[in-house]
Amino acid sequence: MTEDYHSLLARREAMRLRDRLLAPAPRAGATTSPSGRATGSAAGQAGAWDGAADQELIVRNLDLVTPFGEVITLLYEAMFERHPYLRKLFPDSMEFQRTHLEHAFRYTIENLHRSEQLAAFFTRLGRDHRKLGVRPVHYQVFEDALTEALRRYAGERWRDDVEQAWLRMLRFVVAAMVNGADGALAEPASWGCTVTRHERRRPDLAVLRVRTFEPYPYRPGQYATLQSPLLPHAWRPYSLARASAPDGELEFHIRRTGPGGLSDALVTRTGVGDSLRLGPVKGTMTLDEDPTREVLIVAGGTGWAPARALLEELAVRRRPGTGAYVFVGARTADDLYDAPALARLENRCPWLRVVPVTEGPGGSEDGSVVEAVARYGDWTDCTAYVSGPPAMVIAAVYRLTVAGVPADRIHHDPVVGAVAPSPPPLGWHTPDGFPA
Ligand SMILES: NC(=O)C1=CN([C@@H]2O[C@H](COP(=O)(O)OP(=O)(O)OC[C@H]3O[C@@H](n4cnc5c(N)ncnc54)[C@H](O)[C@@H]3O)[C@@H](O)[C@H]2O)C=CC1
Repeated sequence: MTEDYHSLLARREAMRLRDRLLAPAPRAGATTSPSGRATGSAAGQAGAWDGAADQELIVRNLDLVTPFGEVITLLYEAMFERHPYLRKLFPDSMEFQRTHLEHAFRYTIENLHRSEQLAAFFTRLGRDHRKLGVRPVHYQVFEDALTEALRRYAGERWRDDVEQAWLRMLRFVVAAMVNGADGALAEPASWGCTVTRHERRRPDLAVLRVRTFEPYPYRPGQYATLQSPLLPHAWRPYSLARASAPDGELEFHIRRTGPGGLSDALVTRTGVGDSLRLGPVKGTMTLDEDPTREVLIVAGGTGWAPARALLEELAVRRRPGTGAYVFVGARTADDLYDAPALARLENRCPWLRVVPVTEGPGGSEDGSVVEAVARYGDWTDCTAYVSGPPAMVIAAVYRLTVAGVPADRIHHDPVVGAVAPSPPPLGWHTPDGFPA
């Protein structure tokens, strides 16, 4: 009975929120809605919304609300003070959430003038957030808490026009997320799965196979977030390491990067028969529809996982006459944890050149995998795929860009928590991706 009452309330709140998001509001300027269409109903301030103008206003007044970390502290304080029950939806340590939200603020502000890109990103995020049990009513709670935090932090210097710009930005994002959640109603919010294999290849590294209860569609090169009952609120991204799963088994390569996190739990405290959950698939690091160019893959550590899936797919879809190079970086020769699979691929694929690079002796090349790629030759005509530790991804992308590979031919997953070289490539602050 109580549950019925609460779900009725939640539905009513959702309807109210939707009405508000879609209600016409007078404002002149650009007219892109979160669906990417130029319409008369932009998010939040439907009608017309000038993202570039709001970006200018927000950026000009950024000193009122930075460092964001302090605003975010106030935001969560306000939220949990008013709605204590929400606290249990978050992990004990809020560190990851806070960093994530800070990246989201930065990414959104940096891209306000590119509303279609922004809408596409938050539509995907809305689809993904279904796994967290986020309901439309929570967005209203978030808006109230953000408003309170901004006002409290800026104090007397706060201005109404700046607040309105922040709210229009937030409502645009929320409308995109609600669209994304609605559009994904036909698929599960998350997929249950069971661990079928757990191989400890290194003291800090495991290769896991899992079988989902329902089919899990994905493309080679993509990644998924995993969650374990050992750490109920921690969803972390891992790349899928097989091109396809004819036996229904997905593979993940997991390195324990520190104590207490999900990777630690998956490597050291998880075994065959354990249950995990998978979020919706993500990522755009996939092969072109018609891969006509040479392919360069730069993979470091467990970044080998998506590289392997891409190569397996390339073996099937490659156009005759084109080749591929894969540079696999590892700290030591023993850290080349999937060497037999590498050797098999190399033997089976005469068009593939494999270059292992270790920091110490043991690979074909010694030293930095990025330097090895740069030394090797001219990559300007290839399509590049880069995966691995964020600092390595950034260094490789930077090197390739400087060497003349067009940015739209360098594919990588979003990276979080590393410092970009100066000047940073566009769109560097991504709120959702592979953490350092
Ligand atoms: N799709 C992706 O991009 C994936 C990213 N990862 C990320 O990879 C990381 C785990 O990797 P580990 O196996 O611990 O890697 P690791 O620390 O063993 O390093 C692997 C390779 O990267 C190179 N490297 C590291 N930092 C570098 C830098 N600043 N410049 C140039 N080269 C550098 C190392 O020399 C080594 O060759 C995690 O951060 C994880 O999130 C993991 C899987 C997929």
